[in-house]
This record gives sequence, C-alpha cells and structure tokens, in this order.
Amino acid sequence: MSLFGDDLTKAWQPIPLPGAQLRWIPQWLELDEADALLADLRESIPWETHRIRIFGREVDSPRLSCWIGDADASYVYSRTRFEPHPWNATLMTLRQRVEAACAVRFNSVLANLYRDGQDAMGWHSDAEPELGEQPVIASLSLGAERRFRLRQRTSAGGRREAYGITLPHGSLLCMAGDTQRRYQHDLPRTRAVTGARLNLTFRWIHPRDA
Ligand SMILES: O=C(O)CCC(=O)C(=O)O
Ligand SMILES: [Fe+2]
Repeated sequence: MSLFGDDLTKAWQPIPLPGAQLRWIPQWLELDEADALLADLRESIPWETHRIRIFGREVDSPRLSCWIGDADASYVYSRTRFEPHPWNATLMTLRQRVEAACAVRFNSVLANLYRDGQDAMGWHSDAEPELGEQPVIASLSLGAERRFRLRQRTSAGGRREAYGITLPHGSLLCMAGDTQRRYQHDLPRTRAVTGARLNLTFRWIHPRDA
C-alpha cells in the first residue's frame, strides 16, 4: 500500500460538535456501487412497519424498517423486543466493509426505508442498555439526500448545541463516544424530497445474559 494509495475522498472527516464524537466520509461508495446497493436492498430486505410508542400510544412508525443481525442480537426498540432477521449475502459483505472502515465489529443493523419526504424519524438517541455505554454506530445512506439533525440533550449554560448535515447517496457517518449520551438525532419530514432514502445503522448489541 503506498502512502498516498488510499483515495483521499475515502478519508474520515471530523464533524466538530462539543462533547460528541462524529465523523463521516461523504462519498464512501462510488455512485454505481451505491445505485446497485440501493436497488438490491430495496428488494432483498423484508420490510416491515414497526409499531412505536408516542406519548403512551402505539402507532405505525412513518417509514419501513427491518432489524437484521446475528441470532443472539435481539434488541428492544421503543419498548418492543425484536428478534433479528438473518443477514443476506449483500448485507454480510457490506457489514465487513463497514467494519473495516470503522475498525470495530457489528452484529446487527437496523434498516430504514423512507419512501418519500413524508417518511421520517423523530428525535431520539440510541441509548438502549444493549448498546452499551459508548456505542459506535455506523450509518450508511443510500438514495435521496435528507437532513440529519443533532441536538444536545441537556444544555450546560442555556445554549443547546445543534447541528444539521445533509447525508448524500453513498455516505458513511459514524457516531461514537458520548454522542448518544449527550445528543439526540432525527430525520425530519420535508416537502422537498419525493425520492426514497434507505439507511442502514450498524450496531453492536451486547447479547443478553441467558
Ligand atoms: O435514517 C437515519 O439517518 C437515522 C436512522 C436512525 O437514527 C436510527 O436508525 O436510529
Ligand atoms: Fe438513531
């Protein structure tokens, strides 16, 4: 490997946000590769409508989702336990590439399909106990560009840090350290977008003690 052999467009770029640990590679996948993955995964993932609890009421989440992972990586999301679907060949290969890029291991992935700009995800942090204290979460975006926002959960001296980033087709974002503990994130609705966006968040779920 030559010193300059690695394509510099594939290098991690830090996102400066106080108390968080965020970095991203805007064009992690080549365009044709990202196109092919989007087409493949839209078809091959068994999409479901998950039920979520909002203010004590159970409603359909405004997107399609699928939880995929190793057999022992069951997961509680919005107070519902999900047994993971098995990895397909495409996702298995992709997991290895994301692991190599992030230099950590992942045993599960939450796939979300935002069919158009009306599909969204509300403010939350991925801070379930199964994820551990300082989870590393890698987020791969395919398809329509959408706004991803972060806001501080509590403000120290009045001002609450906030940050927004548009995630393009083929981008890889990594959240680590205290990002989940200190920040929430969301994917707001938008009238500007009509195309679909597919997002994969790779995670490490600590298997439950039997
Ligand atoms: O779609 C996204 O970019 C965010 C997804 C997300 O926050 C999650 O899956 O927990
Ligand atoms: Fe999240």
